[in-house]
Amino acid sequence: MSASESPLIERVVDTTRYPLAEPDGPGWTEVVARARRDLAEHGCSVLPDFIRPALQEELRRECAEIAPEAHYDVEVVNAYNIDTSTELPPEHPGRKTLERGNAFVARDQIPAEAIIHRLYADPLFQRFLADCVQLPRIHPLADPLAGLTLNVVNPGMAHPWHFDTNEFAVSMLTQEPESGGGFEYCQDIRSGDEENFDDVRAVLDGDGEHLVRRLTLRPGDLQLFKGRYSLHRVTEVGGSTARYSAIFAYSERPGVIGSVSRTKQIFGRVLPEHVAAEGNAVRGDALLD
Ligand SMILES: O=C(O)CCC(=O)C(=O)O
Ligand SMILES: [Fe+2]
Repeated sequence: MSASESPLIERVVDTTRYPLAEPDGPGWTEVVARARRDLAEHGCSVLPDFIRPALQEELRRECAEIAPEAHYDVEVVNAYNIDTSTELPPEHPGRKTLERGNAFVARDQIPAEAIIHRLYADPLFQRFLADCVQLPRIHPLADPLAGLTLNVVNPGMAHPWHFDTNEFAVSMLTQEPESGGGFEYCQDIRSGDEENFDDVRAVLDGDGEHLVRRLTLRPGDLQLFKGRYSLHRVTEVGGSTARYSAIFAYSERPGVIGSVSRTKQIFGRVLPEHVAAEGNAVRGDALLD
């Protein structure tokens, strides 16, 4: 596909640094190789100023306009997002409860022409991300609410320590707070066959400073992150400006839709698609966290 066939990418992405309109070209290959290396070595990769600096105010404004639509509900959770009434052994870090003070604006509340929405649906963007995470293809979720969300963290609130359900996460800060709201993570604190509860408990108890890394994120940066094995959080936002980030959720299989209970918990509502998918073969968990 030539650049002229992808006006969105040319308009919003800094294609000099990130030549997304030329799949498999030398520039593309170099950027993908760097992202793959970052993911393998650090569990995350940040692509600074992915959105052209001249478009970053438009990006910020579009998201700030929809932020009041977020579903607010201070929820008591644990790092594993398992039901907090579940019986767990005394030393299990899942017994530690945390307040989830962030809120999500759902995909159906994000205008189709907004930069984040057009990017989410763009085939070149999807192809680029798939290449970075080394999958043959990735699919937007079939879920009309959870596929694309705006994560809103208001002053005084935090998005506490958690693991993601999804193997990889794609996000973009759209508005930074005056202070706080930092992204912190413990790289590969667990693996597919080792939960490492002792270290997780230390971090949750505030005794795991040596395990914690901090990322500097700026609005318009694209962030790729392996959140299934790396415990992570957004610290409390200070000052009077909220922190907003777009969360782009994709799946390896097509047709993924969140469960009724999890959808209701996150968005305060469900749609006929969620009800219809209950008991259907092609469905997964809501992929937010
Ligand atoms: O907003 C962010 O930067 C992180 C969000 C996150 O971890 C999540 O939605 O699972
Ligand atoms: Fe997360």
